Amino acid sequence: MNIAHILGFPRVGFNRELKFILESYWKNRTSETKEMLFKTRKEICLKAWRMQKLLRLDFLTVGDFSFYDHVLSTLCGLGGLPKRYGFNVKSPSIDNYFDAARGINNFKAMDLKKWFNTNYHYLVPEYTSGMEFNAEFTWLLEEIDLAKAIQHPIKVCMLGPVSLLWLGKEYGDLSNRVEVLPRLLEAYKRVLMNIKLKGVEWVQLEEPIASFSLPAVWRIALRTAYEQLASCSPKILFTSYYAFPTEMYTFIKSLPAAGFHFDITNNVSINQLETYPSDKVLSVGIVNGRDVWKNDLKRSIHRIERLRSKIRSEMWVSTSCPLLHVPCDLSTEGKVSESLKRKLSFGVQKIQEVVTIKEHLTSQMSTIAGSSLVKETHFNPRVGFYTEDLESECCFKRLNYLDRIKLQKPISNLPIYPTTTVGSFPQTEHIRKIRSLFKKGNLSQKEYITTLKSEVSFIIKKQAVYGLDVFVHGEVERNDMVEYFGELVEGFMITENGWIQSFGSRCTKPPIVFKDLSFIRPITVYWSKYAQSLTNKPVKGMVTGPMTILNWSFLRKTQTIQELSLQIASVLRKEVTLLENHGTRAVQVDEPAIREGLPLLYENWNQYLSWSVKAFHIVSSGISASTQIHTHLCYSEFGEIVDTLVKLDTDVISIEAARSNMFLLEPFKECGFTNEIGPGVYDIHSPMIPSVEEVLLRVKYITTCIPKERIWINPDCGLKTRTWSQVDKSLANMVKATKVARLQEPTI
Ligand code: MET
Ligand SMILES: [Zn+2]
Repeated sequence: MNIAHILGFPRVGFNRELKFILESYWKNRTSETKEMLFKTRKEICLKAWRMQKLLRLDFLTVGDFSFYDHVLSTLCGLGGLPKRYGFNVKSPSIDNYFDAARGINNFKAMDLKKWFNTNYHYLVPEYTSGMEFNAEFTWLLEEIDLAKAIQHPIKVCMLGPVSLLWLGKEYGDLSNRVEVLPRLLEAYKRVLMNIKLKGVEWVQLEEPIASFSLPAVWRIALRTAYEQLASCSPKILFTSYYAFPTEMYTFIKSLPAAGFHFDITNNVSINQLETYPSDKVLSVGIVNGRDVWKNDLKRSIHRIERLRSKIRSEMWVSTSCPLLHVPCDLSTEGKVSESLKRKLSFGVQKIQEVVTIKEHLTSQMSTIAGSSLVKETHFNPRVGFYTEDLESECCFKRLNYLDRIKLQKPISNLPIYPTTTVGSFPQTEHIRKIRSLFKKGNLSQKEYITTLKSEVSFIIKKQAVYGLDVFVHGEVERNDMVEYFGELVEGFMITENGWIQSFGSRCTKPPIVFKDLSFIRPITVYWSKYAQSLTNKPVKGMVTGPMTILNWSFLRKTQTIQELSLQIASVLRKEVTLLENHGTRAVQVDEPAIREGLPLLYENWNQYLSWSVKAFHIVSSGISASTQIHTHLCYSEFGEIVDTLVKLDTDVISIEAARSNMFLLEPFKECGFTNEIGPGVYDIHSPMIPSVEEVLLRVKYITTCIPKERIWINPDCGLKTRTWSQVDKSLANMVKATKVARLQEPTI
């Protein structure tokens, strides 16, 4: 046992330095801001490496930084950016890189997709036939040089070729992206050779797809890749994570790598590793990189000791996965109670745990301080009884859809192709400032509420000017769609600085569930009620759905997601009922994260999906059939779970579609979905303004998949990241295009 290492540290910086410099660079692309951008990268990396050395990790892990997303960085570094942007893919500039990520002029951004079962998003590589990879990954080579200054052994990490290929899509006449593998491997060989020339001994090639049960063609791709890379690369640590690759284990360990990393958290039986080859390094990911709870060091050490008695190979200790999904440091959290702090562990603390385990095993010390797991003991019996009631209640179904719609139509009296938005409107500097002043106690509650009310009123007026049919209140009171609920539901803890990257400059601060969840006060009613009082148009109530709240929070280890989903669903059910009592005629229950909670192994999907549907029904079935239930989903491949989305049985579903060319509509068409649907008609993640013609084309296309009377027109997600000037133009064009489409439907 001679190595303690991590698979990567959060790249966003201890104080979200990356976010702030990115936003300032995008706003103002000058040579000064560009210089600052590169300087910030240097500072973030150096700080992380210095800390890794200080905390006695045996390697600095280099290559975990990325300006936007590591999939895009790897692709761009190898020369694989799509040619359609018209730039030189051989020596892409930072601007080319951002343009591919965010779109430019008439070129839409690359697709964005959820990264495995996490809330991180990656840009989907576009593979074409004859595609070449001729770049040298200079950013990575620069980072290696930079890290050398720290004078500590370096291990380079890089996304592996087969996962990079798997994560992409075929474009043009390429029928199977595996065909691109030989050229991709040439590029990897070149880059790995250059890394070796820099004197680096180990490279961590990450193949998270190894946790899936891969079809034969992809196994062959893995074998081909690693057979070819082994000879010209530094020693390869083949790295899988997010789950132990039970099904692929025998195959994986036969690959020609110098070592393997496995995630052994979540009660993976170490007996599975008994047959591990003695001539390969075994890196055990025993400190969970996905949760925020302190490691049970005694148990970990015991497990590793047992493992060591069974196998003869050299063993390394590590985190289960890169630390991308946890906040940087717990020690700066001022408001977390000391008793809770003792149970928590963020990035820095996880490194300390890894080092403690390794040092304990190396020195054979008999005791370790603070080693036992502090149990999460809070249990609220009232909540326990309530969720039991929910479980036993046999029916959370609403009246069937065709009968509901009869009751809803006369109330809503909407035109064909009703227009709406997904919920949020620009979160301006002003709103942020007001919120921060209020939080710091520098603004009274009265002033805060008055200001937000005037914002809501402004947003209502704007929607009237655009000519939308169904309004929203704009979500100005919410810093974030999950954190806001976390603040107002009993059982969540909100950190001050617990940020994690979602993609690019987007970060979230997931609440931490630390005790049973229960309703304490209305969450959204005040704002919905106020907004509705300003207009005769229906204003949608806006609630974040149960699975999204859970998937975007850190959960307790002692409870299943099923138990927690019942608790949060019962809280939201009450909220939705209150919204209805206060005159709301339509409630949107957002579930953008429903898909990302899917277990990695297919055999466990059904159970998760049925819990999700049940939780949704609990939330949506406490109100009358005449109140419309909407939901919104975005940024995932929903194709595989469309039947679950159908089971949610919402009256209206709005879904991301613009960025993936309406690809999602096909599965909806095929699975007999009878309710209404609003496929997003433009991509809100890009600053580009959709033209009337462009929107009209999309509407036309939608009509070829969905009967006209069931189509809604909306953007593909909330507008909070856009500026008012972008929103004004985009929504005006969206409504204009809808009016043209309506005129072309004289019979309806
Ligand atoms: C990530 S989905 C966002 C939905 C939310 N209602 C919003 O408009 O921001
Ligand atoms: Zn969305």
